[in-house]
Amino acid sequence: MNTARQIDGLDHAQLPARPLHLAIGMFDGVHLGHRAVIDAAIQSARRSGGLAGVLTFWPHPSALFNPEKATRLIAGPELRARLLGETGVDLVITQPFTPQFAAIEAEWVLPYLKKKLPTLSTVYVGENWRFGQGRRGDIAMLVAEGKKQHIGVVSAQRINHNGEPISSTRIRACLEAGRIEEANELFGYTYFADGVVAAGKRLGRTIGFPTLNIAWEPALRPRFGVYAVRVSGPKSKDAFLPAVANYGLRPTVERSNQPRIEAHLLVDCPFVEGDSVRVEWLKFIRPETKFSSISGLTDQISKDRQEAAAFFGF
Ligand SMILES: Cc1cc2nc3c(=O)[nH]c(=O)nc-3n(C[C@H](O)[C@H](O)[C@H](O)COP(=O)(O)O)c2cc1C
Ligand SMILES: Nc1ncnc2c1ncn2[C@@H]1O[C@H](COP(=O)(O)OP(=O)(O)OP(=O)(O)O)[C@@H](O)[C@H]1O
Repeated sequence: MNTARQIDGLDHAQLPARPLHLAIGMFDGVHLGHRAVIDAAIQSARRSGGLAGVLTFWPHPSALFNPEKATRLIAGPELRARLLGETGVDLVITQPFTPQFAAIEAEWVLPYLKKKLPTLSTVYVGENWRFGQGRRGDIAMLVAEGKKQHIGVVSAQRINHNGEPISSTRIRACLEAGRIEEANELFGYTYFADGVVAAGKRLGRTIGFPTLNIAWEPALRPRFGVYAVRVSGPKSKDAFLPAVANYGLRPTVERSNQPRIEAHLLVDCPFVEGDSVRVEWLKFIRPETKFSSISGLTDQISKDRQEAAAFFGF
């Protein structure tokens, strides 16, 4: 359950008088490495009767320093705050990453946090965390400043997967390449898209493959293509229904620049237009293609359907 209090910036953080254990970072995608840092804060808070919190930032520093080439993020601020809340922390502070905030010298970061959060007891970061103006601060400086401020510093060892560190950057590359299974392993949960079923061109049913159409355009788009997915929502009583879906622009049938998920369920479909659904991405089947005829598309969709059915063990 997500009962975390969401706090809009350090200026609005009036907290109960309990020691605060605070995990700090961008946490784009809230992956397994991030969870290790956050879990350390939660465990200490639970042991000591304190509060566990996350301090995160918006926008991403790249939007400030390199707006032309800003990092495309896996999750927007609302989704990220929700995912962070679901980790079990008591509060999530989203601090506006303004030029003034970015200009704080590394040595002044902990004193600044202590001023804004007087109950701050311990900070939790990954061993590679950098902070302060020009990212000059490192763990050694954090520990030294922590001693002066009477703030504990816990730096989590970097979590690896197949010998390589887990990072948001690595997951972004997986999603862009369609390596969805690897991305899911790094996330520690199944990548998903939440949306509302919208009307399509109603061609799907005439070619034998009715689809649920869901407009969905995250900043970091997964590779356009066909995937084995599962669809759930209040109408399925949150049961996961197996499906095969295309994510992309449907170049065979239209000229669009709005990517959409088109999911064809392999079982009876309880969803209709207007329903909220969650689409969870399980396996990449093939890239989206422009076919020269509708029959070429239809033949391929039947093969996609078979491949997805085999994936689900039908
Ligand atoms: C499994 C699957 C694979 C698809 N692959 C492609 C594709 O490679 N290229 C393409 O242009 N459209 C592809 N589509 C999208 C179809 O063109 C679209 O679902 C169909 O035209 C029906 O659209 P409608 O829901 O607007 O009626 C695919 C759809 C499904 C369900
Ligand atoms: N694999 C990991 N193991 C342990 N801690 C991690 C790991 N990845 C990130 N962290 C820590 O989690 C916090 C948030 O990090 P950040 O959002 O910069 O993660 P990242 O995944 O490395 O992102 P990016 O790839 O965009 O640089 C930081 O304190 C960071 O040091």
